[in-house]
Amino acid sequence: MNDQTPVSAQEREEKLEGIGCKRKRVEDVRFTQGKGNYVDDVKLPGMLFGDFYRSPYAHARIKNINKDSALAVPGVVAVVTAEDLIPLNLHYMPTLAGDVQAVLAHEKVLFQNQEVAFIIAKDRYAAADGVEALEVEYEELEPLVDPFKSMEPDAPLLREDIKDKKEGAHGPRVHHNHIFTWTAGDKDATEDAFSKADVVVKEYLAHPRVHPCPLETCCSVANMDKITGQLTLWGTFQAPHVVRTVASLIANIPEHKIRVIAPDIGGGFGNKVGVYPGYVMSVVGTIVAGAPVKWVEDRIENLTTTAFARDYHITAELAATKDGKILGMRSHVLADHGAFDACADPTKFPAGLYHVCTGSYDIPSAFIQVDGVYTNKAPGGVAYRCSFRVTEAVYTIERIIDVLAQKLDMDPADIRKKNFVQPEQFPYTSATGWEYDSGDYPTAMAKAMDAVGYDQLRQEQAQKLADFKAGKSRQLMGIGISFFTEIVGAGPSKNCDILGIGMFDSCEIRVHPTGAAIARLGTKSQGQGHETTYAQILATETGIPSDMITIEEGDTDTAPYGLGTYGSRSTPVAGAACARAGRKIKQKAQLIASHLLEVHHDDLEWNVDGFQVKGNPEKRKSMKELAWAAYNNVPEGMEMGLEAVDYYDPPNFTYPYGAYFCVVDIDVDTGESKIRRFYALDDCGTRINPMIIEGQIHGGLTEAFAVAMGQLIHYDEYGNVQGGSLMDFFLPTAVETPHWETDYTEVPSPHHPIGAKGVGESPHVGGVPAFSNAVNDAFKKLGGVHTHMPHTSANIWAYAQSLGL
Ligand code: PCD
Ligand SMILES: [Cu+]
Repeated sequence: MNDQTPVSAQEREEKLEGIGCKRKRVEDVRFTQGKGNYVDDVKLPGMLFGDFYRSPYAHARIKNINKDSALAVPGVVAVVTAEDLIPLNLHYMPTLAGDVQAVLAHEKVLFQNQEVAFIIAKDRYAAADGVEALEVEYEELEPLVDPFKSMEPDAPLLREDIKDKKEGAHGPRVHHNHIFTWTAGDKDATEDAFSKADVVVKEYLAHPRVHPCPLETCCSVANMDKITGQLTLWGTFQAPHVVRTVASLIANIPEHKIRVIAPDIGGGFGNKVGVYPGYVMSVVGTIVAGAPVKWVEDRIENLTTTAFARDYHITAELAATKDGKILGMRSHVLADHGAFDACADPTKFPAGLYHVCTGSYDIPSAFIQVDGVYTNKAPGGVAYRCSFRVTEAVYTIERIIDVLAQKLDMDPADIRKKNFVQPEQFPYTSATGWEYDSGDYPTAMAKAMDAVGYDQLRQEQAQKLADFKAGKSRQLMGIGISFFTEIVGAGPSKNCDILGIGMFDSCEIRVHPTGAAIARLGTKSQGQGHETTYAQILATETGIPSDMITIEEGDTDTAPYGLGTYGSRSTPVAGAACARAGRKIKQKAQLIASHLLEVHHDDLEWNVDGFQVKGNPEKRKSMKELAWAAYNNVPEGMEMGLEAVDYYDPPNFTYPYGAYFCVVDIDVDTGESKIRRFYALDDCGTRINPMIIEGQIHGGLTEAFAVAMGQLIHYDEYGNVQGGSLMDFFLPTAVETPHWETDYTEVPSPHHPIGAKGVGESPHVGGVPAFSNAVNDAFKKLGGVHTHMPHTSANIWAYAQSLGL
């Protein structure tokens, strides 16, 4: 094996398509041709179909279930209810938050559309007919919809199953609808800061219930091979290994007898982190029916029963000096978790990472309290394109700092600059104990303000306002700023675990004799482009061109254990494992090179894609040659082959950040708004693939736009869920979506092997407050202080009316 054609280092470098290259997404070849392989594409011989009968009531006692009429439907094979699950001890399943959730409602239903019975039939239509035919008698109970009433003394008792439990997963329970009370920060120091401050602001900021609504709904196919005792479970899983472990624990099947496969996934956005009754019932179904069982949610089921996001009722307070230096922050949150606490957060943090809410500012003291309560609503509480409650945290600080600026009559950009954590303060420890790894906020802010022409925008706004006041126009203009700091890459196992499993991640790489390779990881792409970008990291590290490296994720029989993809953790954690596994390959290759070139390995140096003798670059061995030698000519005593595994437990989170500017025009008479301009500067450290990053930003901003301007899962006073279909739930298309301008700075993470930070969530986390601040900014000189999301035309119009405009 010889490298025939002499090529320059630069040409060889380009051929690698490594870190920093705008490499085209390799997965798109199949996606754009409709050749993806999704769960619903799994079709097995003799496969049956399951469908849920769901509760029409939000709160009711189940008096009787008559299976006969459903069983009489042609094609229906079985009807499973909680009574059938009790002997198997499967009528409740553990949630990620340390609660239990009913797999099928037992005695009571606790939210509308809750799973009551699972109908298994020969096809999807017969299953649906069986659902229609099932007869269930209820006795209606008083629904509890308003979380502010959850803990009133005479509030209805929701969870009869745990009514005597005084100790919850996160401390004592003080009321039958109380889940937890959790605090962070220093209460006394914060109170002290508030008592000494010149100014204090306080505002109630609601972050309404929304839903990630991925294109593909949740689904699974389970197949139990009775001969081998092997269970195979295909599903829409963002964390397949965790599903395997949980399945093993709850179904009491040895873990090696379970194979979990997450094939292509049509968007996750947090919706596919949790474990749902549908997954469990497909497994029960295959065991009961002795045939494979498929379960596929429809859109309404997805929006109304699988994990919602937010529903945080936030009170925020800032204390400051009269020239705008912030001294302290307080926040209280009432968290509506619905009927079961099925929140997806690291086990120790029932409110996720909400206590990062001091944001990008050097705030000396802070105190945070979150109370979680039950209501008659669907369970959940997932990230939805944000690292564990960080959207809520960033919304809190970015909105309240604007309120403070308004009270002090300061410019929102100035007050931010005045309070920034300064570059020389990194690593910076926040008042709630987070250690920010790196950043240069003033530089990012200056670049952004320059790019948008901030001062001119403010002048134009002043002119518009003058015209409005003079009665010459009915248009207002708002400028929204958000300078966010994210916390992603869960996480250091000292802080983060899921059900006791530390949140490390992994990469396993095997280099074949011809110098091609396969790498497998514990994460799972849902569209992010991991097949493209992990190969780029490995290419730079090993000198094997990206297009010679296959990336595989999602099959627990082949991939090393990992905690999955959410919270923008793949790059900070598995991406680091990739780099380190690549370095292990290189280390072994160096020893082989020293053997082949007959020089000491210290006399070798790495150059793009191979080792060369220091001072004599003509004498070199490429990685391709070294791979071949690994299978036939290794140094005495060395094992053959070229493989490496890395399990990476990060020393810290990474802290990407950004400066976002939004310009909105509002028609006061109709409440209609138009996002005229949106500029997003992101710093995610070392950029692996700038084109993928741009795509991530576009997607995340679009979701932020959706949340800020229109999305809402609303419940009426009876607990009927509204906004449960795409007729009502706002999913922006190309028609509504504004144009996005993207930009960047690049401050690498000091502790990540390649300096990369996550980026997928940033645009959402930073985007939501930028939109909301823009809308609020339009009204702040007309008596407005804060109006709640979603900023629909109707809401904006009503707000303008309330201000007498
Ligand atoms: N520096 C850097 C960073 C990053 N990157 C890229 O970018 C991406 C992303 O990343 P990240 O940030 O790390 O992240 P991940 O982990 O991978 O992912 C996750 C995210 O991701 C995002 N994005 C997306 N996309 C798509 N397409 N789809 C989807 O689904 C999704 N989702 C969303 C979400 S929501 Mo959660 O779950 O809520 O928590 S979280 C999330 C990838 O590909 C990577 O590689 C680069 O390049 N560079
Ligand atoms: Cu979140």
